[in-house]
Amino acid sequence: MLEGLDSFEKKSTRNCVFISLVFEKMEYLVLLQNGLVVLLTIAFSWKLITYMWGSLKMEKEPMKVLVTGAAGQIGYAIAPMIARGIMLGPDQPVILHLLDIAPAAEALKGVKMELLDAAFPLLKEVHATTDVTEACKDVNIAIMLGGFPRKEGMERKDMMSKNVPIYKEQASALEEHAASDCKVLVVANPANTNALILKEFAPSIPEKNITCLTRLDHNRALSQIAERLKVYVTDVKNVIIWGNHSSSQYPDANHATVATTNGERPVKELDTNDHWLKNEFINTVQQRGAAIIKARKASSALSAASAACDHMHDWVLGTPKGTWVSMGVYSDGSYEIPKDIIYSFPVKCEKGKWSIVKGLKIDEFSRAKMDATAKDLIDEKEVAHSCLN
Ligand SMILES: NC(=O)C1=CN([C@@H]2O[C@H](COP(=O)(O)OP(=O)(O)OC[C@H]3O[C@@H](n4cnc5c(N)ncnc54)[C@H](O)[C@@H]3O)[C@@H](O)[C@H]2O)C=CC1
Ligand SMILES: O=C([O-])CC(=O)C(=O)O
Repeated sequence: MLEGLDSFEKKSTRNCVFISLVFEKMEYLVLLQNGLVVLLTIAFSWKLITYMWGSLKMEKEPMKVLVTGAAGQIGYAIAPMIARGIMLGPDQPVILHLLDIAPAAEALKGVKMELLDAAFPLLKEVHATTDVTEACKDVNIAIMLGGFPRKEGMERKDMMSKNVPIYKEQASALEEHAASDCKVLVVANPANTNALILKEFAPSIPEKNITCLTRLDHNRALSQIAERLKVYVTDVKNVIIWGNHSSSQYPDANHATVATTNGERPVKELDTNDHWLKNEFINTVQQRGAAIIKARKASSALSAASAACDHMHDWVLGTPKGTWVSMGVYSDGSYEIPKDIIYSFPVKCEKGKWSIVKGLKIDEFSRAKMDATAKDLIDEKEVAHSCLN
């Protein structure tokens, strides 16, 4: 190829070839360098994205949950539910404060040991104590189970003389030591009246933060309708438990609906047997607690624990759109129910707050039943006050 060229030309040509080879290599180098820059940028962006995602998913602060009567049967059922996130959600760490009385201290220790042995990822600490002050310290949620359960043949108000004084004492401990926005759920019977006593003796806890459990009755009503109409319980919604968690409660299916392939249909339209809704349905729900005591020789525990989780879950995290639930709350006079009693109403919850569902049509049959259960609560209030004198 270089034939015919003189030595100078040959040298220059060789140099040119050499230089062009160098340039060619340099182009490769630049390409390589650009490639490296792109790779580094991708790696850096990936790191940034995963870091930001990680900080978004950062663990929430644990919530402190008090369970009184924690060595009892509902306590034993509810503690693992709370520790598994069933009450406050699957991303909410919890610290459990378990309270019981001195004679139950050993059993309480056993509950704590089992909770630790279960290695629940959300359970950050367990404090088991018989000291009410220590138990109430900074708690955000209080589930009040402590007290005596009813036995066969008793009405729930028969436990008044034993349980009401406990609620007076524990009200003061909560008032002094709980977090200022602590949400309280009273389960121990008579639940509405114990909650009212707690409210009276803890005046600095906002009245909206003191509630009682009627969700068990609500769930029982949903399940009775589901059984009757042969549908899934998740298809039924918007039953109402009015009033007292006692045999005077009024389970009301007038506004309840069932999800069908043709949309939501009123229960009353699907079950045209008005007699069942006005008699057997109401009686079964009113007497379900007694029926369970008769069968088990002990009062409901797993369903009560589950309902307490449902109550607190919906209160903290909200009710689904278009759905209401029943909660025992301080009456504001809605539906002409007297004020100053804890009465079960239909409520919706949003952003940690409940509000009574307003404007539902009340027929004569319902009116009489709603008033009767309000009267039962007014009578209970009087007896409760006499227990404290
Ligand atoms: N509202 C509702 O829907 C329901 C309410 N209940 C009521 O819940 C309550 C608890 O029921 P169970 O767990 O079955 O009873 P349980 O007798 O098994 O447990 C109650 C626990 O409370 C403890 N206790 C007693 N006095 C206490 C105090 N001053 N402070 C702390 N703890 C104390 C007892 O030592 C016992 O461990 C009962 O009053 C029962 O009638 C039960 C089912 C449903
Ligand atoms: O009936 C009882 O005493 C326990 C209770 O409150 C229930 O199961 O509804």
